[in-house]
Amino acid sequence: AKQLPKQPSLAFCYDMLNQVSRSFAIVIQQLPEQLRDPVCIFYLVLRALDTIEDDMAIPQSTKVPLLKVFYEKIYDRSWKMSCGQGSYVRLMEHYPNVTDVFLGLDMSYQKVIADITRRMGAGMAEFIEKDVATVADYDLYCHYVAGLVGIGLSQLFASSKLESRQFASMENLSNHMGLFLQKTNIIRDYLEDIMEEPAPRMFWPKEIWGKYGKTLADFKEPGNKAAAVACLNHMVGDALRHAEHSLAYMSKLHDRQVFRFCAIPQVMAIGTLALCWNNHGVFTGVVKMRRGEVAKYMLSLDTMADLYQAFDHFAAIIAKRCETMRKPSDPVVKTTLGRVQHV
Ligand SMILES: O=C(O)CO[C@@H](C(=O)O)[C@@H](OCCCCCc1ccc2ccccc2c1)C(=O)NCCCCCc1ccc2ccccc2c1
Ligand SMILES: [Mg+2]
Ligand SMILES: [Mg+2]
Repeated sequence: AKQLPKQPSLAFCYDMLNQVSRSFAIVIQQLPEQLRDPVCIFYLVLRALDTIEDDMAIPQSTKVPLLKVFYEKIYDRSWKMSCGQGSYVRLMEHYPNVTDVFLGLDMSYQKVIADITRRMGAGMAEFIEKDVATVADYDLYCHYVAGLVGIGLSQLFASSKLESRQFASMENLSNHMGLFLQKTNIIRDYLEDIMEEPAPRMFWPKEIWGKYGKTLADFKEPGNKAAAVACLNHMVGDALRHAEHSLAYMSKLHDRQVFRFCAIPQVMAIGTLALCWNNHGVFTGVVKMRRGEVAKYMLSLDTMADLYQAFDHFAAIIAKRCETMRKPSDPVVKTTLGRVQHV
């Protein structure tokens, strides 16, 4: 469609979106007209909140209250902050552009974005002072930073009338959509996160890694290769728990563009998990799907049949590797893969 001249603040928002996140920028810009701006702003508001959470130079005494009150700052046209790294610095220093567009959105969209921002900020604050120890902590942290995004997106879909009003109260399945993506990131980013200066923040739960080593950093040592990979496979098996619920969520969508917006990141995630499975490369470098493979999925993902085919393809890769490992693979993976393959 012909790009109408945008107001400067809206142009800034799309420019920022494309700078800070290639993958989400592509799928957000493919959304139907009435959802594109609200979801773009939803992304930028939460990315600003996450930039505060991630910035280890901000003292906890400042960070905790700010995370909790940020949902009010998003209405304050003068609010901005010097923090973050890379292109996030520009987002934070020119934040009033985001506020300008946010305040121009339909009230129902503003309400969803503010409510999720409040819940996410409170959840992030809760985990500034405590570590992720149990799998329950792990699921709760991922609920706060990603499950709530899925919940908010479902509410935006319902408000736009592009999807049925059942999406306004589909917290459980929406949550699984977010956990699948966030857990994939946490698994893939092991090395990048553990090398973080000055202090790494790790989210792998001790309830899992404690079965394979004394410290999480042990897995970087070449001598601990077998333990590292066994722990990795357990983490991937835990993430795969969410796959069937993501499929159930997406089978309820009706709008083709909304479906693609949801399905593409999910296919990227199961593809990444397949790549990570039994792959010691996770502990020595960055594991990324090949662009050719990504492009193939970006193009041909229109129906549930396409989605089942993509999930089956990657689930079969993992299942086959389970067999070649000829070890009694983690029962979770087998049953989940079995379900995913026969859903
Ligand atoms: O700093 C970084 O670059 C990575 O930060 C990670 C972290 O700090 O843990 C971490 O930050 C999480 C807190 C901020 C969430 C920001 C966000 C992300 C994607 C969106 C997509 C659409 C709309 C709004 C969105 C908001 C991060 O970006 N993890 C990537 C996975 C997050 C997935 C969120 C999500 C959940 C459900 C979805 C359902 C359908 C489509 C997209 C979905 C996207
Ligand atoms: Mg982050
Ligand atoms: Mg974060």
